[in-house]
Amino acid sequence: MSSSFMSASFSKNKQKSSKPSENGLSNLQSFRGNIKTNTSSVPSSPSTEPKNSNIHNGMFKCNQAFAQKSKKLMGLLSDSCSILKQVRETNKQRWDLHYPFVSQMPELQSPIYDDKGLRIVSNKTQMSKFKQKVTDRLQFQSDMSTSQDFNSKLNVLKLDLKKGDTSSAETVFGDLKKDAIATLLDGCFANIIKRCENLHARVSDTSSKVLVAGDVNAGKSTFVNALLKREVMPVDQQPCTTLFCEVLDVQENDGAEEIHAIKDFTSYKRTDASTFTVIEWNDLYDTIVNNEESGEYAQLKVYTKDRRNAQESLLHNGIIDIALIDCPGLNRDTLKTTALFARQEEIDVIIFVVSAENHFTLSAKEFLSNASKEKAYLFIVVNRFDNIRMQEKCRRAILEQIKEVSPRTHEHAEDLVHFVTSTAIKVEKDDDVNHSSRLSSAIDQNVNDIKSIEDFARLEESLRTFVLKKRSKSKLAPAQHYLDNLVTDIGVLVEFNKNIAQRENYKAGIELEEAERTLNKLVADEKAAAATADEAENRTCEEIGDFTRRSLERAIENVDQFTSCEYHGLVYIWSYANDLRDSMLDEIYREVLASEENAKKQTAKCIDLIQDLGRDLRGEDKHINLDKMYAKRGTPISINIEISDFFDFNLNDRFSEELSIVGLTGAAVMCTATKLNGLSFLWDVTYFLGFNNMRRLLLPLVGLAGIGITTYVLYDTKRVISRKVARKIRCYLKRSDYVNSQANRIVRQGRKKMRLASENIRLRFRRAVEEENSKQVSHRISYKKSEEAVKFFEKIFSQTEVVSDSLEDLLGNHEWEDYEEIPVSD
Ligand SMILES: Nc1nc2c(ncn2[C@@H]2O[C@H](COP(=O)(O)OP(=O)(O)OP(=O)(O)O)[C@@H](O)[C@H]2O)c(=O)[nH]1
Repeated sequence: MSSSFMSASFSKNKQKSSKPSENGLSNLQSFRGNIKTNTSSVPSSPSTEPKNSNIHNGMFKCNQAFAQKSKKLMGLLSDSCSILKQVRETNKQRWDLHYPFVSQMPELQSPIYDDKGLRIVSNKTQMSKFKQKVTDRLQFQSDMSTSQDFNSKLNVLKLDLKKGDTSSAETVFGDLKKDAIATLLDGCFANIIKRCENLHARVSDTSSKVLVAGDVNAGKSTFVNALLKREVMPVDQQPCTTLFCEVLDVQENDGAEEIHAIKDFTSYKRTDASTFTVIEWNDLYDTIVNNEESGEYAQLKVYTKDRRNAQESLLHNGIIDIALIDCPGLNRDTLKTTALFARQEEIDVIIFVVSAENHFTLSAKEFLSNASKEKAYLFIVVNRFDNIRMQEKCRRAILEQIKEVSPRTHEHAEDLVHFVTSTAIKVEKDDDVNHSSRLSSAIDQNVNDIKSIEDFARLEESLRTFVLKKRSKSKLAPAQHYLDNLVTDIGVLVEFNKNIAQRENYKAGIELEEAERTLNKLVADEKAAAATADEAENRTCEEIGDFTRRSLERAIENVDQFTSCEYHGLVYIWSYANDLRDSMLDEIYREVLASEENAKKQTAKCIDLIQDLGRDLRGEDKHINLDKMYAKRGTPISINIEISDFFDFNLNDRFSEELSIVGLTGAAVMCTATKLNGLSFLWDVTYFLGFNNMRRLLLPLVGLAGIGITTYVLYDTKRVISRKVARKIRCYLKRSDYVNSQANRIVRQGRKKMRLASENIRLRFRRAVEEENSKQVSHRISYKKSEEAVKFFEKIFSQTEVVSDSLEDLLGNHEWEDYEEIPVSD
């Protein structure tokens, strides 16, 4: 804000002071008007002192506005923390978050998609303000050639890449896997949550911390005691304050006046006695002085009671509680520590005490110019003013110096620069009899003292007002500013991830449908393939069996027709019979072999057909070796040749032809005989030749017949053997069910091979179904996961939007700012 505006603000305020009841801003003037009353007499209660009451009312209003605002802010901080915790939890357990502008960079250019993954043209007029802000941020494209550029797109959610600013974004983020980004984000969330908790604690803390820094022996401790109207801090002509001493109200320690000496103030817990040592009041001076050498303690917390009434009390006055931190005097050694201390966010106001005699030392100037960069406004107390004779000259000289080190403080010098004599303020010592005796002694003081008391009272009033007003800026503004950035970042992060989740959901939906279709088809194919394979296998087995049976039966039936062996006469008849048997069996074996060959061909054909059913499946066809398919054929046929195989008494078979001739001949003879009158003819012949002649003739006839028969039998033996062996083989094969057993064997072997093929196909189908099933499961999981993620991000977005809207209201509500007079830059 410009200085002219600031001056206007102050002058405006002065005009308003005539109407104290209308504006709380009149506090300052009204307060000034009451200084005398306040310092020269026992303070009156608000009810008896209307002006004082107005002042208090103004401050009360200001405080009320602050309380309301801080309450809202704390609520928003808690809400933001809870939102962040939800997002963090999801990032950890369910959904690896994508970092905006980095993850899936090419998709950044792609538009936002609707539920079906279709591009939606954003209708900005229908968008909420927050949504529009987030969308604009997401769609904003800039040169993002370095990782720093990416990080700069977000205010708070910055990834700690530790790669420097100059690495190209592609290099940096290309190196990072998705889960690495999620891990970085998790760390980022942890820090932000911690920061929000700190801000919450800071906003909820109604007290303000005022750091009293300054040169060695400038009178800081004396000044602190003068503010407290009680001798709390030890005062010495020698430099004595060697550590930071924070003076707090006794209520901060449950009403117990105690001094806690702290070695490590980062781990200090008032309720944990192990984090501090209690120092006796009498030992305070020694502890402070000795600490310079021992360096045992880093800080003291002095819980003390402000015995004044509420309106006068500094530490605890019902509107604003102030904790004073007395710093070690500045020198080369302490400068850095004090500067660091002053930079802490908890420090609301810095009071710099400078000795009027010494003006600003080099250390002081260095400290002030740094502190003014951090805090913008500094409260400067020029102490030991009583030691200055040419006070106006000194005042001018010091103001000139202030102009150099803190120009904005100089602009408001009237309120922020005070020339005082801290020793003029009477302080209560523990051995004082009572409070009233000290106050009454003030009445007897000389004119100079009264002037100093007035100056000091003015300083006090300015300080209280400054702290009160500054508090809104120092406590609330950082939280508001941080929250504003945070909710926008969360919005961007959540919206970005929602878009990604939507796209993934859409993709997973399509993939799921596709997988379902593929799976259903595969299951149907599997069934059909199994049926086809079974059918082909059965049909082939039937064909093989039929073929084998037919072939063998034919072969067995005609076993004696197609076999021939060389007959070398009766002497070799036995060998002939054996050869003939072997030849016949070979003929049958040949048929068996032919059937096996046929079975192999049929089996191979069927295997091809079965394997062709899995042509679309992944994996190799199983190689089925048919070469050794019929390697084992079992026990060969064993038929022995016997003597009986040379004789055939079966006339039916043997003489079937001959008998018919004989029969016909006999019939003819009988016919003739009948015609010749039967046996009478034989009797007539016998009678004609004579019985003896007939008897002599019969023997040769019988001999002839025997020779004839023998000749015939010998002549027919070759055929007899053939018939007999063939019959024997047939009988044997029939008895042993040879045809069926061979057919079954051949079929069984073939089926075994075909079964291998069909089982392989079944297995490949099963695997394919399992694969599709697991694909489907994983698509379903990612569909569900992305669906849940979309819902979650939508929920988080609306929660963030609520916080953002509330924050907007809070930022837009300037009612409380009416109490602001000193513009403070952010
Ligand atoms: N005349 C005069 N003497 C003062 C004033 N304020 C402090 N002194 C004296 O200055 C000396 C140092 O005072 P301290 O309050 O101990 O100074 P300090 O800045 O706290 O000292 P260190 O913390 O040790 O740097 C004491 O003797 C005080 O009595 C003042 O306004 N006028």
